[in-house]
This record gives sequence, structure tokens and C-alpha cells, in this order.
Amino acid sequence: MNQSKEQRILNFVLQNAVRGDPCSVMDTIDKYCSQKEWAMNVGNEKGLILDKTVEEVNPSVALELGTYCGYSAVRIARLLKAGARLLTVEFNPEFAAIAKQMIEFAGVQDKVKLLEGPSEEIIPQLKKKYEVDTLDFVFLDHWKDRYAPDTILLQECNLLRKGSVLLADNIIVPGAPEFLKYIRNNPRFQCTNYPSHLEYMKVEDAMEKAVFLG
Ligand SMILES: Nc1ncc2ncn(CCCCCNC(=O)c3cc(-c4ccc(F)cc4)cc(O)c3O)c2n1
Ligand SMILES: [Mg+2]
Repeated sequence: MNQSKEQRILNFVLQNAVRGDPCSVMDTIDKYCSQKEWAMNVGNEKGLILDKTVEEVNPSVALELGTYCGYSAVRIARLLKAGARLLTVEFNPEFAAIAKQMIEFAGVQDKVKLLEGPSEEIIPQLKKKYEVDTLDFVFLDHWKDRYAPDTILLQECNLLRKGSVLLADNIIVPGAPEFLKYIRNNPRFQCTNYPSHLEYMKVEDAMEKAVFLG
């Protein structure tokens, strides 16, 4: 049974990155995906926008929707202060298994909780099952047509507080037009667009930051 692309990415990291060094893991994934096989990690250019946003928010509780191989989970977790945690949601069991190993190899497993399942099922469980009060930061990187309904669901579940920050990937490619329409016309959010490029490509992409005003 030949390996999946995601298994090849993980193996390349296990063989070439430095165990316990998150930056080494990120750089090794970026090297593989820019030189050998493209993959939908947020990448280093949009990754810097993610870094700046996480550093600005300095979240105690962060949520990521769409873990994939764990690249952005490692990227976010490495910046979290002592005691802070990242909950990351992935519904593809094969990707979740890869991400778990990636997160452990990077040495950030104590800060990350990987939740397997669709966002629409996990979000309503966050308060009771995962002891979340409110979310300081949310990174949206899952199905692009789930960005808007899940933003509504987060509000319905009282998971956002005044100042909670959402950051959405892929605003241009693949695109999240319904989310943009919803969030930019909603007076309860203050939006900022960050032009960038699709990971590992010269194609234009962008990220959108939305601060919940309460
Ligand atoms: N509801 C729910 N709950 C939990 C979940 N966990 C996973 N999923 C499903 C997520 C499926 C992957 C999402 N990501 C993307 O599709 C994506 C695509 C591209 C891209 C592709 C081809 C191109 F030619 C150009 C750009 C680039 C990106 O940066 C992307 O993030 C879930 N869904
Ligand atoms: Mg993405």
C-alpha cells in the first residue's frame, strides 16, 4: 500500500528535523512542500501574519479549525505562554494521526489538544466537555464554506468575548466569499485584510482578521 503525501511529509520531518525544535519542524515541512510536493500548510509567508496575530493576542485559549498535518498547530503552540493551550480540530482520522506525531516530534504536545471530528460537532462541546470559558483566538483553516456558519455557531455557543480575534486563511484561494460577506457587513466585528500569497506559490491569497466587539 503506497504512502500518502501526508505520511511522506511526516517521514521527511522525522528524518530531517530536530526533535523538540518547532522552528526546525516548520522549516523542514516548508522545504519539502516547496521543493517536492505542494501541500496545504499555511506556509511561511502567511505563517508570519499568523505569528504576528498570535503574539499580539497572546491567547490563553486558542482554537484551530482544520489541523491537517499540524504545521500551524506547531506554529501557534510555539508562541503560547506557559499554561496557555491550543485546541485543534481535524475530522480526517489519517490527517489527525499524522498531526499528532508532528506535534509530539516538535515537543509542543503539552500545549496542544487535538480534537477529532467535524467543527460543527466539536464547537458545541467546547464549554462542557473541554472546559472552555471563552476563546481568545480562533484560526479558521478548514472547509471554506464552514467559516461563516462556524463563526455564527461560536457566537451562539457564547465562546467569543469582547476582543476575541478570528484569523481566516484562504480568503482569495480557494476563497471564502460567504464568510467575507458575513463578517465585513457585521457591525459586531472589526475586520482587517492581509494580502499575501498561496503557500509555496506565486498566486495571490489573503488572510482576514476579525475582532469580535461583543
Ligand atoms: N467542518 C470541518 N471540521 C473539521 C475539519 N477538519 C478538516 N476539515 C476539512 C478541511 C479540508 C481542508 C481545508 N483547507 C483547504 O481546503 C485549503 C485548500 C487550499 C488549496 C487547495 C488547492 C489549490 F489549488 C489551492 C489552494 C489551500 C489552503 O491553505 C487550504 O486550507 C474539516 N472540516
Ligand atoms: Mg489554508
